[in-house]
Amino acid sequence: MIKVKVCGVTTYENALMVAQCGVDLLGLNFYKPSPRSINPEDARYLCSQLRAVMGASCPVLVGVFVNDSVDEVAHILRYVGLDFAQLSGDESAAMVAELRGRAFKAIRPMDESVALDDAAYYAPYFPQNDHIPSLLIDAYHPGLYGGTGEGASQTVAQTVKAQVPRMMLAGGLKPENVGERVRAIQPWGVDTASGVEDGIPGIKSEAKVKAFVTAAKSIEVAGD
Ligand SMILES: O=C(O)c1ccccc1N[C@@H]1O[C@H](COP(=O)(O)O)[C@@H](O)[C@H]1O
Repeated sequence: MIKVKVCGVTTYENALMVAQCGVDLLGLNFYKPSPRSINPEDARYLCSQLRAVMGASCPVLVGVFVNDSVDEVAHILRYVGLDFAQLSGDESAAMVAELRGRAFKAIRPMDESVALDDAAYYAPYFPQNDHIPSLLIDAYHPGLYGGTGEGASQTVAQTVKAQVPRMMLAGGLKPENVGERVRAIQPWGVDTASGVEDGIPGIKSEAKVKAFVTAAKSIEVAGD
């Protein structure tokens, strides 16, 4: 069944609600300019409480980073108690390699040709762990690294999907459109940040998260 990631939770209570809606991966954002950013101390508390309460059903906990160094990412992963890192900036393939299977890359290709180049460039360092995507594809934006609410091109996503074992689709996904996007693109997983909020970045709506999970998981994906 398709994997669902909800990204950019900022409080323990809201994260617990999202986790109890049945998401597979939960994202915490460490990019300070993001309206969904969380500081490492609050994130550490959130993760330890969530693991204590959820036990084995705790979602995979992912930190989102933009252009931090390997040392900074590795330190935050350890200090906060995260499982994996999502690299949403301009990080090199060498940086993904240095994180030794603990990181996956998010790309925002402008067109099909850039998408194919990006997929080939990162392919040697795709993580092998099947709890996380090999690669995440988000909408192109000239000035922002994510959380824009804009959709990724369907053709670009389909092109990347054909090259990648586990592609996670992001960008403008919400309860109203996720089913149709899953049916058309057949990704391994879907990710949403702004699409399950009620206008307050970093605080997710229970009704929207539930509707998103139900809509995404009700579509049959090839290989299920
Ligand atoms: O959510 C953010 O603010 C953000 C900022 C910088 C990098 C990544 C960010 N979030 C990622 O953006 C995509 C899609 O967001 P949306 O659903 O279109 O709002 C998602 O991958 C988040 O992980």
